[in-house]
Amino acid sequence: MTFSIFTSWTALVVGVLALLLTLLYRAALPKPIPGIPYNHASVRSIFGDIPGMMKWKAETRETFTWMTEQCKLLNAPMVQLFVKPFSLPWVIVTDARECLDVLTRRSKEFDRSSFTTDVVLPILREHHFPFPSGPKQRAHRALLSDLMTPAFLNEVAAPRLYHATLELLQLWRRKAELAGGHPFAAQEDIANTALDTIWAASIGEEARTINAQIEVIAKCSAIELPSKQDLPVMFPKALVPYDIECIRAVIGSMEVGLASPLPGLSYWFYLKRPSIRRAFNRKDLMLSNALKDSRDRLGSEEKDIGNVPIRSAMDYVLRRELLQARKERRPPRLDGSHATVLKDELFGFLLAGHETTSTTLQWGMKLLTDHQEVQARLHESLRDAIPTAAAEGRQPSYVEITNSKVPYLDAVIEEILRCGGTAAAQARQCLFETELLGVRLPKGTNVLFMTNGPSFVSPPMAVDERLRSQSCQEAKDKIGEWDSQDLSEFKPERWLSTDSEGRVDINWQAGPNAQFGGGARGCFGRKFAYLEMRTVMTIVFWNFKLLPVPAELSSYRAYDSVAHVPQQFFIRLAPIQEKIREMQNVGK
Ligand code: HEM
Repeated sequence: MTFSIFTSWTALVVGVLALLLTLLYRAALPKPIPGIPYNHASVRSIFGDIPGMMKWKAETRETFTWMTEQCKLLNAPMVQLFVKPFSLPWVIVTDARECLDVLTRRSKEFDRSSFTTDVVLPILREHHFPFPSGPKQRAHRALLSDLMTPAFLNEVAAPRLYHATLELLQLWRRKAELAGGHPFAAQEDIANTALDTIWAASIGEEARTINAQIEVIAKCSAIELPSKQDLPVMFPKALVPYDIECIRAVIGSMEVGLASPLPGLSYWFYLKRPSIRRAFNRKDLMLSNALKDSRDRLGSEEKDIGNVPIRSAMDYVLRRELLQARKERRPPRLDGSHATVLKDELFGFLLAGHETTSTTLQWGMKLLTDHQEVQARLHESLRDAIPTAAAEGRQPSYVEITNSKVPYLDAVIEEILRCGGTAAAQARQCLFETELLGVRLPKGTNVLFMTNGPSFVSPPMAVDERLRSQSCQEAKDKIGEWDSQDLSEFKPERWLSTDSEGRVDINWQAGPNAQFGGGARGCFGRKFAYLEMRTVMTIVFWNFKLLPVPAELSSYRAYDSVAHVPQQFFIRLAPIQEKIREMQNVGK
């Protein structure tokens, strides 16, 4: 009898458990949004599309190309993917008009996505980028409001950018001499230039990463050259200062969140690693020191803060708070949580402004290496636009670079942005149930608008015009449409237009490009990015020809981190044989 009671209880418990597990399993199975194509095999497993995504990632190191690929496989401009257990599917859209419409005209329905927040918040903490739009996000963003003014860009950013670019020039001249026509890996040189620039612009001090490299190379009288001309040469590397290593480790952490279906959990483990904790602590200490230095220079009550020379973004942000405090007759808010916000905003500025421009420049130089005719025309256009520097055989000054009108350079930069695809996707989340391309999306759905596929860089997929939102239909003619015949080609001319008097100019509206996002949450640093790209491209293509490199060194594969970064970036430099005066004569 005892035995049979035990058996019935056991059976009951097992039955209830089995029922619960079945219910849990069913709850965990992907739930498609009606009306959006998906991979039917994926809804039969609680892991949904995760295995497919991980396999692609393991094979290619890329994530965003896999998303676009799903639209192509399902032959639809809008598909859904199941990449997060117990969550709504992600909706993937490959249509430029819908992308721009949502970013710029539908911000009341679509805001910063939880996809972005999950990946970015653990790294940037109090920076406004991962926050949903609202008073807190606006207050934090307002701290940076002086940083895209002509005063900051022309007086602080431009000279620092120019200085870092001339150091790159010096390094590459020496490398070109030593390399004897062999290609070499240049990823770090560009990343270092971008870091030196944004570091100096952010906190007013020099990171000196390029300078350290110049010193190492200066000690080499010769280096070992491989037997074949197409094999790359290896240069000795400068030791990376610990501070820079820490900054890189913090920025690199973002790859962990991006690669994981559960970023929160992955970060929880990753950020506990002693080396990573040390890197975050060191980064915080560096920013605290920079804040203190800035405060010491600007902060005295007696000083006329308005007249203290401003050296950096940190100075600008601080001065704004000091002036505000004075106006409101209160002490400046520079301690505790206020200091954390300031430091995180500055760090976000540094992070966002470093990896993205460095990546875009790398794509740019790769593309120009593979398009010698574009390089030649760019070189000529620069000389025509800055004739005095050309006639005097000197470098263009930063004032000449910022003030000259070079439509072909603008077109080249725009085309690099389009084809390089540094920002491979723009993410938004529905604030409430709403409609996209004729389908009701539940509140909270994450939508990723891909910029790396159909209608941006390959022929568009058909969309029934009637399914588009009213605002999208009304804006049909505001931006041109690319000719689908040559959409996959790198062709800067597509951005140029000629007026009735034969004058050529850049046409920013020639066709869609969404590399800086758009609307109220669009890229804050766009002007800085253009300034940096103009400066580096001008100096590099004024001084060098980038000769072709062998196919084995010029793959267009990437890895996805803060940006969509090329896996390979090799250059073969041929200095342009012209008498260019020594570098000390090239100031303002
Ligand atoms: C080629 C270079 C760059 C690219 C491709 C790029 C791209 C982007 C993109 C796609 C976004 C999100 C926009 C959206 O969701 O609509 C963004 C946001 C942002 N970017 Fe950039 N960016 C670049 C350079 C910079 C630079 C140089 C800075 C600063 C110096 C910067 C600072 C920011 C900030 C602060 C945000 C957050 C804006 C917000 O949430 O309100 N970016 N950027």
